[in-house]
Amino acid sequence: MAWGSEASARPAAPPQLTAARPDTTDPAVLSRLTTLEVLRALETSPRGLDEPRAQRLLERYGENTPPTAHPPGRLRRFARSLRDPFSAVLLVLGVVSAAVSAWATAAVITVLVVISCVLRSAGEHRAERAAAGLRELVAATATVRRRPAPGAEPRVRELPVDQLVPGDVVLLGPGDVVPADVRLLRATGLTVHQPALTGESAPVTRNARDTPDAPPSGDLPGQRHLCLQGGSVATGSGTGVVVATGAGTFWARQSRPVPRRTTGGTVFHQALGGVSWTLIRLMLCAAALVLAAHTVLRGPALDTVPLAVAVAVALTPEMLPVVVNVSLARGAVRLAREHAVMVRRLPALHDLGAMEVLCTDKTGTLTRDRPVLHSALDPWGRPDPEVLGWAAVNAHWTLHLAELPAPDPLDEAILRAGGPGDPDPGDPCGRLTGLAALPFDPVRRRATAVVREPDHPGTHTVVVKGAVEEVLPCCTRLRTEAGGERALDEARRLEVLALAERQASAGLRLLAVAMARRPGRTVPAGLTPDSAERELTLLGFVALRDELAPGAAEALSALARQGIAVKVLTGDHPATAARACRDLGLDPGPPGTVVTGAHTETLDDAELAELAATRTVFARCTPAHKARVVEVLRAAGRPTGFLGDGVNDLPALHAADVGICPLGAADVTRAGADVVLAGKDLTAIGRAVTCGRDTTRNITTYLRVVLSSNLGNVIAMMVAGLLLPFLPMLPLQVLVQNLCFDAAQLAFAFDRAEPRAGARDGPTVLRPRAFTAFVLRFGALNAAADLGTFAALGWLLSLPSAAGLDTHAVFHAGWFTENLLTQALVIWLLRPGSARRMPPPLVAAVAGLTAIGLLLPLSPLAPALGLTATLPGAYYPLLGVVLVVYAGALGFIRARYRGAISIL
Ligand SMILES: Nc1ncnc2c1ncn2[C@@H]1O[C@H](COP(=O)(O)OP(=O)(O)OP(=O)(O)O)[C@@H](O)[C@H]1O
Repeated sequence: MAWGSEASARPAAPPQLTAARPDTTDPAVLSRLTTLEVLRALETSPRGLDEPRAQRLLERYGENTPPTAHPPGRLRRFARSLRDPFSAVLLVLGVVSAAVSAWATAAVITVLVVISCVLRSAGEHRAERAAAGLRELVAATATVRRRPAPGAEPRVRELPVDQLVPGDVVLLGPGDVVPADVRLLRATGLTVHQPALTGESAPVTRNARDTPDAPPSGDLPGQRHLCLQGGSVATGSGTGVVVATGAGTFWARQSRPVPRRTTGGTVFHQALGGVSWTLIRLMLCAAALVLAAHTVLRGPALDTVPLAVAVAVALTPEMLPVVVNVSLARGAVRLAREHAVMVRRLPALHDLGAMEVLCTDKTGTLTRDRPVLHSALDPWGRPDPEVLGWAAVNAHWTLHLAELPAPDPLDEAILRAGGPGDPDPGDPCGRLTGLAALPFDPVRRRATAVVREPDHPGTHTVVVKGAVEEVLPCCTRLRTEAGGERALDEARRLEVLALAERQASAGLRLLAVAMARRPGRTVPAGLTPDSAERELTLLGFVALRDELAPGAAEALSALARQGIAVKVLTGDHPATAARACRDLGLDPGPPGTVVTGAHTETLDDAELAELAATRTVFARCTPAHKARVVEVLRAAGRPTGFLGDGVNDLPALHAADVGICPLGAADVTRAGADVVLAGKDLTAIGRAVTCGRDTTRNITTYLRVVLSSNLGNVIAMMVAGLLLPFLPMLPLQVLVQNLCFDAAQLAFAFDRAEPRAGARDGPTVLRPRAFTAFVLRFGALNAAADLGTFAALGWLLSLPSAAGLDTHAVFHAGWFTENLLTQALVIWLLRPGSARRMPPPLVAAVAGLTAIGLLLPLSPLAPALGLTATLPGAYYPLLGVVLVVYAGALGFIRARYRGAISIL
């Protein structure tokens, strides 16, 4: 079953649909069909498919796998890795070398680029495979109505989304991802987010239409009676029949990838971009400096160009993208295995480590979202069971008429308390009939049911419950103490609000309940909040208690110890939110400092940023308020995460640098989150942050080691280039040396973090400036070791015993050996943590560099590389002295900058 007209791309349509029945694979035809015709064509009914038939259909149509972008093939992946700035610069340098006929240099550069691209694309492939494996672990389910056997009663159950088939009847509720293309059979207050389909960020209304309006051809996302895959339910509920799955959906037909968060502006991308461009500028400056110096000293000469190019090449950390990818993928796999935390977007791991502020919602995250009834009160604060009865009427009929797939926890609690043993708590007297409902939504913060009471012929009764501040403005009257009614004047309104404040300060979640009887047995067509929720009589309140989530207090204090500021953004009452914070050990500030969503609307971005920097609790927030607070915190330069579980958290989740959701979050929230906590324990966030910081530290260590030794080499090369009449290192030697360095440095991706005793623990971001000073210092030291070696070699070559030796080859071999040995020392000594506890890959890297450095110039390969097999024997003791002095200096500087090393 499929949309679209391209017969070749469409899965085979079932013969019974194409022969006598209308062709429902054509959207233009389908849009003209009535609901009944669609059901007939699909041989289904609102009672759903029976399991045996569903199984047969699954075999015919295949799994309903969401249309992901096809993983790029090897060649595409390879070509993509060429777009990395380092590869691009190297390629330009290669072209320059070829242009001046420096063929060897051009060949060296080409080989370097190819090797780094192969390694990078292989690393990316592994990282993508790991990420795909993690994504599968959080795959969503759909709520479907099916019959166990033909003729049996339908049952509603959760089904993995990939098992859906055309003809299935699915139930949609707030937070659900639309699992396939669905024709609506019923809808109540249904609005759907489908920015990926239409580019519109605001939710669009959806309703069931028996005979749809003729739509403009092809504009399927614009048709109100369809919910298309790629969308998600914002509010309300609906029931619909699946009309297209898998490759047949409109989404798949458009060949668009699954919507993903825009990642362009996250901390990770900014940081990596910043580091890359700083390095590229450095490379180009170094090359220009070499050209300028040689031109001044020796006049313009084309043969300086290869040296300038070699200097730039020597500075390039070409393995940076590989190390970054492998480190992130390894961190993500470790988090999943050891702490049940799924990282769905790898760069989010860096952003977790960089996070300075974590905004979190309250209900369902810091609390269990399993409220239980505490009391039912009249507007004067006295117990009144009738208020609970009306709240239960509202809960029952909104759930029933809106056919929500999962009941709202507040409504469930009210219904549970409505009377155990009562067969129908929503209709305690067994007399009411539900007529219509406007389900709860987080912007209105109210839910409305319209019922008919047999004792009140000719009228319908509107029952509203919701947040006190939202219900009170809809009320013009209130129940009196004697059970009558009176006008709700301003003084009484303030008293009611004060009562609500007192209840909320005790940590209770308070809902106001109000009603009105209106003339007319039926509900006016087109029931809207404006027409229904007005001129009500306030009946009283129901108060509910929601337990704090286990581990929430520990999680918050662990985050505080890690230097992360926690802010609570909730739709709940300010006093309830403040009380929950206090109970969790989080200081909400002095009374009156809780900021309300309404107040944030009166502030411009700068004012809100100032407020957000100092305040901890933001209450009565709509989804848009939450997102704006996150945005201003980010705009103020503070990497910000958001932890939330509900559909009302989605905009904030998307606005944050890293979106986190706990176990049990709505499907759409899970789909939009970067990090999913698959275990019950909230303290896993702290561990995820630690893992993110460790990963960033590994990357930083790589950069520090690579840049210090590369810079040292470049300084030495420039000095030698000026002093010597020959090239200090041949292009082929640059290649071999770079290859050895690159292979050894990959080991940093496998480094493990060590406890940083006494070191300050705080957010870690890749910042070029943070290690520039470090790199300059250690780079200069490395250059000093090289120059010491040059001096030793110069002296040895001036001795009479050196007569007859190939001076160039001896010099090249001597420097080659020293370079590899100093690189091994740098890896060993500049890595944070104890040198004795190095993981095996790093030990192998150090050992490998040492072996190659010492043995290659003595091997049969040496002459081919322009190295000599006859280094004077006296060279080795001299080299030993240079290395001992170098190691001592490294150790000394390292001890002096221990803090800097362990932080970054
Ligand atoms: N089913 C419901 N019926 C009526 N009113 C409700 C219902 N659910 C919530 N409310 C009211 O709307 C308010 C806001 O709810 P919302 O779901 O936006 O946030 P929350 O669950 O209170 O908190 P958080 O944003 O931390 O998840 C609640 O505090 C409550 O007063």
